[in-house]
Amino acid sequence: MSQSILLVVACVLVDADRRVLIAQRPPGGSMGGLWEFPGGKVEPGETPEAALIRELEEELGVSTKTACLAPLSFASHSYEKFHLLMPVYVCRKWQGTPEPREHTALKWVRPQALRDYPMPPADEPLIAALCDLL
Ligand SMILES: Nc1nc2c([nH]c(=O)n2[C@H]2C[C@H](O)[C@@H](COP(=O)(O)OP(=O)(O)OP(=O)(O)O)O2)c(=O)[nH]1
Repeated sequence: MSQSILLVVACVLVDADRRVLIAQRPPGGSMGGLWEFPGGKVEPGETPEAALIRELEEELGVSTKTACLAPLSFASHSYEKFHLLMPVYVCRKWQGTPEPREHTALKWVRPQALRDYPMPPADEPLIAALCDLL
């Protein structure tokens, strides 16, 4: 069966203590309650970087720029309704303090502690890459 590819971009914000920011999806919706990296769908005509900068502003109220986004890895995972292709960036420099504008909660965690938080299945292979990097 053919599946359409959904392009979603995500960001790992890393603080001075090498902790990473995760955000809890609201209950009830798809993957409700799971912890994810901030980000969202790339809109038609948008670059991944522009989409990420927009999403970080909308979701967290922080601003950053393309030069502060470093490619880390990507996720490629078949869900029932679509195939997710998700470039993942690392960002260490931004302005503002993240606040949960669209999520239930935010949490700064050490990469090794990510395994204690239920994440979407697409994200699981990313944890090892983060533990290696940080
Ligand atoms: N932002 C983000 N999305 C992720 C991650 N892992 C993962 O599987 N996803 C999936 C969840 C969603 O299906 C999709 C992101 O779409 P979205 O957040 O813009 O949209 P949504 O499903 O919450 O809501 P909707 O606008 O489709 O109603 O990517 C992740 O780490 N971060």
